[in-house]
Amino acid sequence: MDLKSNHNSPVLTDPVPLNKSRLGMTSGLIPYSSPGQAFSSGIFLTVPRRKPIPSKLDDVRASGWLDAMKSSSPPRKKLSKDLGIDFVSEEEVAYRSWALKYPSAITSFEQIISNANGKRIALFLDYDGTLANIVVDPERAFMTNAMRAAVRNVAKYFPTAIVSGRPRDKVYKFVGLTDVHYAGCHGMDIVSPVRETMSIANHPNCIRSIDKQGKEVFLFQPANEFIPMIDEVFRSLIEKTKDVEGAKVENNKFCVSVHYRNVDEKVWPAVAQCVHEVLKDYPRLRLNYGRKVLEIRPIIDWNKGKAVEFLLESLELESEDVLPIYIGDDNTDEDAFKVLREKNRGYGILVSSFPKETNAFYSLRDPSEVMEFLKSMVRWKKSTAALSFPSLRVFSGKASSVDAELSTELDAVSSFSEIVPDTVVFDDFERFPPTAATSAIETALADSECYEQKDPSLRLSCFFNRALVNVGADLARLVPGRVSTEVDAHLAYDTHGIVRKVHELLKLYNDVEVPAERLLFKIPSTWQGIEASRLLESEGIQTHLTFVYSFPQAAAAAQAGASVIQIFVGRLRDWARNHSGDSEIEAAVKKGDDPGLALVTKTYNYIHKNGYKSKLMAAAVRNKQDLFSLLGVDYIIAPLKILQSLKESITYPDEKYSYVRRLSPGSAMAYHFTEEELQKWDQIKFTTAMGPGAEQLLAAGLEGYVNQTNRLEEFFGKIWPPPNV
Ligand SMILES: O=P(O)(O)OC[C@H]1O[C@H](O[C@H]2O[C@H](CO)[C@@H](O)[C@H](O)[C@H]2O)[C@H](O)[C@@H](O)[C@@H]1O
Repeated sequence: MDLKSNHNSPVLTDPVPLNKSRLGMTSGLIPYSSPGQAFSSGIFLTVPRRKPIPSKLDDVRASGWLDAMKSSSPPRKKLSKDLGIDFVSEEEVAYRSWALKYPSAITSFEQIISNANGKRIALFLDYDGTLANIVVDPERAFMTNAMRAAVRNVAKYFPTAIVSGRPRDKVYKFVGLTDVHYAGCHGMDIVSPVRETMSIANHPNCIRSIDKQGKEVFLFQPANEFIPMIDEVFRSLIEKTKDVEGAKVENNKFCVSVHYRNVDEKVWPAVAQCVHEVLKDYPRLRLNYGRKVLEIRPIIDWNKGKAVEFLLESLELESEDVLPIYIGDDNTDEDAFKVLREKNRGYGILVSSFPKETNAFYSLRDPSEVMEFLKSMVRWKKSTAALSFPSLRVFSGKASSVDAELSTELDAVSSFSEIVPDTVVFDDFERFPPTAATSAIETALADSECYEQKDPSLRLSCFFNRALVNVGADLARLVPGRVSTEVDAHLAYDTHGIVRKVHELLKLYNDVEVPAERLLFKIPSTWQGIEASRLLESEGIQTHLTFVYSFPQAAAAAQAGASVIQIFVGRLRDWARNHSGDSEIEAAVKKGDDPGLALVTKTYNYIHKNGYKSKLMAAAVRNKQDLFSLLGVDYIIAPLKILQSLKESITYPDEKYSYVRRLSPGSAMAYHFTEEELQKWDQIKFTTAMGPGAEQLLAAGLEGYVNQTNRLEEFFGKIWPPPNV
C-alpha cells in the first residue's frame, strides 16, 4: 500500500498493477484535471445522460486513479484468430515471452506435481475471472456446469476453498457446492471448521456459528464494525453515480464495488471523481483497483493472503507436508500469491491472457484453462490413488459414468452424498450369459488349478472364486474406487469360514495384482458376519456389512469397525406395510417416520456421535423422494432409472439451493441415545434385541444370495467341461 500524502489524501490505495506511474498522466488520457474543462469538452457531451454529471474534477489525484483504472482493466486482447489472420500477433509474441517467466500450469503440470513430492495439495480458487468468465453484468457471472463439476470433483480429492471479493453467501449461490470452503469479501467473511487452538479463535470478531449443514463453525468477519460505514458509502455512491450512464455500485457488505465496465471510457474520470468525492470523507476506507471495478474497503490488515493463512490453519493444513496452490486473476489475488511466494510454500497461478507483473509462479490464460488444470489434478489423483468409493458390488457397472459433467439434479444431490449406481449384471446372468459376456469367466474355467480338482464341489468353488476375482479385477481396472466382492452367503453363520474365504479371495486378488486397499468384502450382518468383520478389520482388511435392517445390527457393525454399513431403506418399508410385531419398526411408524429412513438417520447419528469410522450406505432407495430425504449420508445406491431421471432433470441455480442436507455430523451431536442403545453389543444382547422384521429380511436376503450362488454354480456345472478341456 502507498499513502498518497503528497495530495493530503486520506485514501490508501493498493499498488497499480503495471509499472506505470499513478501520479502523472499517460499520453492519450483525457485531460480531465483541468477545472471546468472536462465536462464541457466534446468528448463528454457525446455520452448520453439524464442529468449533468459532476462538472469538474477538482483534484489532480484522480489522474493517478485513471491510470490505475486503465492499467488494471486492459482491453480484451484481439487474438490473431479473431481477426482471421493466420500469424502470431505481436501480442501473442509478447504473451509467449512473458509466459517463459510464468509458464503455463497446464504444460508444467508434471513439474508442479513432481514438485509436490508426495505433499498433500490444498486448492484456493478465486471466483470472478477464474471460475467464471468476466461478463458485463456482475449479477450474471454464473460458472458453467462443466466448471462446477470440475470444482466438485477436485474438491473430492483436495481440500478446496473459494476466496472471492464477493460476499460469501453470494459466491456460494454461484458455486453451490457444499464440500468446499468459502471466504468472501477478500477474506473479510470466512467460515471455517472450529479449531480451538487457533490463535485467532479468541479474536472478538471470530464467533462460533452453525452452518447450513448443521455443523459448528468459526465465522470470522474482521471488518464487522465497518458494516454501517460501508452501507452509508454504498448509498452515497448510488446517489453520486446515478447519472453516470453504465456505472453500477455493488454492496458487498464489507466493501463496495463501483463498476465502470459499462461506462464509456471517456466518462471514467467522472466515475473516479464520484468515488473520490465520497471517499475523501472516510479516512478509514481505502481504494483498490480490480477488473473495471473500483473497490472500497476498510483499512485493516486483512486480505486474501491473510485469508489463505487463516484457512490453512483452521483446516489443519499448515504443516510443511501441504502444498497450497492458489489460482486467481485479479490484483487482490496478488496478496495470496505473495504470501505463498514469500513463505516459500506452494504456488500462485495467475489467470491472465495478457502479460502482467505478478507474484504468481505459473499462469493460465482463462477460466477454460483453469478447468483443464482442475481436471488434470483429478485425473492425476485418480491414477495414483483409489480414494473414493464409486462402485460397490463386484458385479456393478461403471460408476465413473456418474461423474458426467451435467448441471442436473444429480449434480445437486451429488454435492451432499456420493451416489452409487446399482447395476447387478450377473444377478441376471441368464440374460447376460457369461459365455458371451466375459473373458473373466472363460479364464476361470480354463484355470488349470481348478480343473485339476477331482472333487466336483471343490472344483466348482475354485471356478467360482476365480470368476469373482477376475470380474472384480476387471472392475478395479475400470473404476478408480474400491470394488466390493460378495463373500459366499452359505458361510453367513460361520465367522471363521468367512475369514478363511476372504483370505482365499485376497490371495487370488493378489495374484492378479489388485491390492487390498482397492477391495471391500461384502459380508451379511449376522452376528457371525459382524464378528468376521471385526477380525478382518483388525487385520486392515476392509469389510462391507450388508443386510442391516435393525439398530442392533447397525450399532454392532459400527462397534466392529466395519468400513461400510449398508441399510436397505425400501425393504424395511415394504416389510412394515405387510407385517406387524416389530417394536423398532413400530416405534418409527408411530412417530410418523418411515422405518427405513429412520434407521439410516439413527445409524448415521450413532456413527458420528460416537466417532466410529464406518461409512453409511443407503440402499433399496425406491424413488427420488427417498434420495432427497437422505442427503448427507455417505453413499446412496440408486437404481439406474432414478439416476437417469436425476440426470435428465435440470435444476436452475435457485432450485439447487433448496436441496437440504438431512444428515450432518452437527445434527448427530444433538441426537439422544438411550443407555441401552449405547451399550457394548454382544451376541446375546444382539440376538435378543433383533426384531422379527430384521430377522425375516436378513433371512430373505441370505436366501436370495444363496439362490444366486446356486444358480451360478448350476450354470458352471452345465458348461463344464468346456470343449477345449
Ligand atoms: O475476487 P473475485 O471473486 O474475483 O471478485 C472480484 C470482483 O468480481 C466481480 O466483478 C468482476 O466480475 C464481474 C462479472 O464478471 C465483472 O462485470 C466486473 O467488471 C469484474 O470486476 C464482483 O462484481 C465484484 O464485486 C468483486 O469484487
